[in-house]
Amino acid sequence: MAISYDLLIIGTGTAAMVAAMRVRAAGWSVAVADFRSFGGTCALRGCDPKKMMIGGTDAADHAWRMQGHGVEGDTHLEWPGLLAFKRSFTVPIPDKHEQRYEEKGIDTFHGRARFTGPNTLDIGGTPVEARHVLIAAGAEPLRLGIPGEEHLIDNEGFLELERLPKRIVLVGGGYIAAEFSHIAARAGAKVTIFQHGERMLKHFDPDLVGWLMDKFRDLGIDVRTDAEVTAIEKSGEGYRVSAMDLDGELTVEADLVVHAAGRKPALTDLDLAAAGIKHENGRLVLNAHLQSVSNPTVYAAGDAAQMGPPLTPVSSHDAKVAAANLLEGNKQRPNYDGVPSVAFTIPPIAAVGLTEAEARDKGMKFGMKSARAEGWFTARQAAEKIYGFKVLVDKETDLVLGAHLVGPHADEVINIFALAIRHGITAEKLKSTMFAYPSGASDIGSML
Ligand SMILES: Cc1cc2nc3c(=O)[nH]c(=O)nc-3n(C[C@H](O)[C@H](O)[C@H](O)COP(=O)(O)OP(=O)(O)OC[C@H]3O[C@@H](n4cnc5c(N)ncnc54)[C@H](O)[C@@H]3O)c2cc1C
Ligand SMILES: NC(=O)c1ccc[n+]([C@@H]2O[C@H](COP(=O)([O-])OP(=O)(O)OC[C@H]3O[C@@H](n4cnc5c(N)ncnc54)[C@H](O)[C@@H]3O)[C@@H](O)[C@H]2O)c1
Repeated sequence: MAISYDLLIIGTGTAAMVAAMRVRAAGWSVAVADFRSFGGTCALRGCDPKKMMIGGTDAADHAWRMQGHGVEGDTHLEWPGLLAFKRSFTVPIPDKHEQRYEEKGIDTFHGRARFTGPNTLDIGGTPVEARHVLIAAGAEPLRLGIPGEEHLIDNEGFLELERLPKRIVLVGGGYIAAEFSHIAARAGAKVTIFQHGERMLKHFDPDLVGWLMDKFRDLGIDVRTDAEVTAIEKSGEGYRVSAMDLDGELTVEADLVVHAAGRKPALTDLDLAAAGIKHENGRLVLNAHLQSVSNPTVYAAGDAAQMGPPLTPVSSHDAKVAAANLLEGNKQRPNYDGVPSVAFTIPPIAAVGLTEAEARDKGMKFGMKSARAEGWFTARQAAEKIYGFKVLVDKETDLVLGAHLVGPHADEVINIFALAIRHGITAEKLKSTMFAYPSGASDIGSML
């Protein structure tokens, strides 16, 4: 006899936790399942552990930048210490999460969930049936289909390295490559990035990325663009990475090769066909309410749904929408307006709303202010050479269409632009706001 629930959630990450708590609070019987330790990508293998390691790296970088300005002496990064600091946050997470589920009367399953029928599943050998299923299974690294792919480690492996290897190759040049290279290079590794696009960080403004590339050069990070990795072979104690760039084939020797080439919804093991759940090109086919178009008992949220950008606040937003639709019928649709995004390089780069190219493609009439601003006080007081912005404002409505920032406090100031975009606050109103001085936000008036 299968155990029966009102809602079974596949996953225990951000989307799962938010949805489970809301649906349980309404009195439904709820269970969650995960084959990994409970807590999901953000808390255990993504945002938070990465930011714990950025914390120490940023502190050292600040001390280095301030050399000769009253801060003297040797500061260097010790990898084991960075790792221990990270673990002080991550290690307690699974137990804490299990406890939170238990306190709320949410059942927990450890095992891989697989559909066996429209609303029946097998979870590591245990049969379960549910009136509804929420797929909150997150994302997994894209298969690259190259010889030697099995030698790659992923974000989870990188964030658990006991020792930092001397020579690291990152395959791909997006968020993960940018953030991991900024940590590893400062901790003493020689880093090479192979990016098959013409530039790094394609989710961010090209001009600002160009300014940030000065920092990659200063750190000695070898960024090869228009370069596609074609093979990884074992070579002695390390690896030989082959790539094709515009000049032909090249090889680099490395002690570690890291997957930073994108992620896709983690659907492979779910046996979607057994439940009649339609999917196309690796993505679930969902309606505007995050519900499967072919199996109405099933909803999805977060990275597994990938209706919005694969970021933590989106997972949380999706979960609220899916939970409301489960409880009250399909009334809510996700709203992805003004989702800010930050790559936590040092300094960070941030974006929200439309890019300049998107605004032009849409034929919008907009005013744009953009400058490198390393002479501004915000950069000077942090002894930081990289600071700049690009802000787009609609000429007719005076609404902010997009904001792009790089430099000190970009990760915080972008949230004020996100607020303006999501809630329709005009540029004039932003300009007339008194922001605490001197702070990153106090530059906003001059960016508009
Ligand atoms: C290195 C890295 C850094 C990141 N940094 C940021 C950041 O700074 N800011 C930001 O906003 N976003 C960041 N992200 C993205 C963010 O982590 C994700 O968008 C978010 O965690 C997704 O949450 P989720 O609940 O949708 O899925 P997840 O948190 O991935 O949870 C899915 C869970 O489902 C489980 N699962 C999968 N398949 C099955 C199955 N068949 N049976 C049982 N369990 C299953 C998985 O084990 C996993 O625990 C980062 C991602 C990475 C990889
Ligand atoms: N700060 C954050 O918010 C943050 C940080 C890390 C990850 N994430 C999330 O995780 C996801 C995955 O991150 P990511 O950095 O792996 O993906 P990404 O999409 O940011 O970048 C991957 C890059 O790899 C390139 N690429 C793909 N295959 C390649 C190959 N064979 N050779 C060379 N280059 C190749 C792609 O052109 C792309 O630009 C992101 O989309 C993001 O949503 C977010």
